[in-house]
Parts: sequence; structure tokens; C-alpha cells
Amino acid sequence: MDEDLPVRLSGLRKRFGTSVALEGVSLTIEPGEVFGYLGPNGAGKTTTIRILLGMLRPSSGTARVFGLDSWRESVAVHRLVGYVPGESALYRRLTGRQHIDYFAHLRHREDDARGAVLAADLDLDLDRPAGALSRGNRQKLSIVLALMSEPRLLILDEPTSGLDPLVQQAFHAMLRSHTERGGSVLFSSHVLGEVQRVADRIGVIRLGQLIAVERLDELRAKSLHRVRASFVDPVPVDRFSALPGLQGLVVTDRTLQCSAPQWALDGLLKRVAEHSVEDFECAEADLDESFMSYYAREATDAS
Ligand SMILES: Nc1ncnc2c1ncn2[C@@H]1O[C@H](COP(=O)(O)OP(=O)(O)OP(=O)(O)O)[C@@H](O)[C@H]1O
Repeated sequence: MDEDLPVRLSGLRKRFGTSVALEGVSLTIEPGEVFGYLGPNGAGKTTTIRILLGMLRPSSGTARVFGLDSWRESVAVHRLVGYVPGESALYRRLTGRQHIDYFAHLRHREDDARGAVLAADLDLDLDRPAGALSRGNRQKLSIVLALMSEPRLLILDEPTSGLDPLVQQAFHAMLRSHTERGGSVLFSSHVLGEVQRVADRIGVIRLGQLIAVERLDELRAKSLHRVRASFVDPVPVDRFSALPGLQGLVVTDRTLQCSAPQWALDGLLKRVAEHSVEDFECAEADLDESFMSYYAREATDAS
């Protein structure tokens, strides 16, 4: 049922004058899921988010949050959503604590104690005015303000670029406890590295079109492994070139190098073992690299 679905986008299209920012985007986000929304600058991520929050009206198609229409029922949508914008929208003169009090007041809720706990987890000083905070600390405050009301859906627009690794860990732990309680997350970014440790699925948007949606564990299974072997004696290249799935195969005299997806490793290893091996190395390529080659291929197929 739609009321249970944190997000349902159906054929979403957005034009700005003659330029098309979104072209028929459809996707759903499930309860308890972290969805990584990936794409280069200008791909349409922020436009999607602004439509979801009822800040922009779609040219056609619909955006629903827990069954509510984002444009027509935006007030009700806002009660269910916590939003961390890419550029934090804070009041320069107000301290962190004053922000927490003000946001709790706006929502008619007693969230201030929870806000202070979240701030402590992120190591954020609440006594300084927002205008005196570094970019990373302003991001921390935006995260606290978005999470303290325990929203059912959290929308994050490139939220961690200014956070150091330790704070990112604390932030990821917060996201995990949010999803363990059934909360969902839409996490937009232009780099896979930012979302790969927390996302369950990723969707790739390019030029306003959703070109791929994939489970992260499936993407990992497709990711390439770099293989290197040295042999005691020279090996014939045709023993290996006939194997399926190998990419960039180079065999020179007594060495072999190639990349291979997980499914091709067994055949390769058995063929290697037919010869006397001096040294053998197999390492999973960086997921970002696999993702980029996959993404480039999808983009070419789509164009
Ligand atoms: N208010 C606007 N008026 C005109 N064009 C706009 C407006 N907002 C966005 N666009 C255009 O729509 C396209 C999508 O922009 P959007 O900001 O959604 O991309 P993005 O993926 O969020 O990129 P970034 O990571 O740079 O924020 C871009 O071509 C952008 O120039």
C-alpha cells in the first residue's frame, strides 16, 4: 500500500522553461531502506528532492511520501520528513542550542533533549552561533536538526562532504539506528564512496533520467577483481584468452595480468593451477572504479 511506502515517484518530469531537468523518473524507497541517489552535478538530484519536499511543482507525474502528494499535501509531508540541505540553511546569529529550541518549537515538540544527545554524538559545540561555525560543523547542526524530531523519512543532499572520517562514522551509526527503527533515507551524492557504506540500493541519475537502480551487494558481486600470476615456465596466451569474462588480459612469457568479475574467478584459477605458479595475487578493484565503468557503459547504452 502506498501509505506504507516512504517514497513513490511516478513518471516525474520537470521543465525549467525549455530545459528539461527531470525526464520520467520513477522509483520507490522501502521502509527501513537507505537509497543512494547518485549522479554528476546538474543531473537532477536536487530537483527531485525539492519536488519531494513540495518546494517545486512537477511538470507532470507525481511524487508521494507515505501516500501523500508532495505538492498538494506538503504540510503533512513536512511533518514526516527530516531534510539536510546541501548548503545548510541556518540563522547566522543563533547558536546551535537556540536552533534546536526554535525547531522544536516550530514542530510543537519537546525534541531539545534528543537534539543535545545527537550533538554530543557528533561532537558539536552548541554554544557557538551558526555564523561562527566551520562548514563541517554547520553540516553537523543541520543533521541534528533533521534527526531530532525522529522523522520517518530522512532526505540528505550531499551531507557528509565536510565531515571528517570519525564524525562520518558517528553519522553512519545514527543512520543505522534510524533504519533499525523502520526509518528510511534518501541520500543524494555525486560520489559512490560517500554512500557505499550505508546504502542498500543505489539509483543513478544522468541528464534527468534514472539510468540504473541496483542493490549494492549485487553491484559488489559484479565488481572486478585484479588478478596477477607469475609462473615458473612460460605459458601460452591462448590457454587464457579462451576463458570467458576476462578483461584486459596480458600474458607475457611467465606472467599473467587481467581483471575478472567474481563469477569468472573459478575458471581462471583452475586454468592457472594447470601450470607451476610462482606467485599469485587477486584483489577486488575499488567499488568506485567498478561503478564508474558500469555507469559509463549504462550511459552509453542509454544514449
Ligand atoms: N530554478 C531553476 N531554474 C532553471 N534551471 C534549473 C533550476 N534548478 C535546476 N535547474 C537545472 O536543472 C538541472 C538539474 O539540476 P539539479 O540542481 O537538480 O542537479 P543536481 O543533480 O542536484 O546537481 P548538483 O549536484 O550540482 O546540485 C540542471 O541543468 C540545472 O541547471
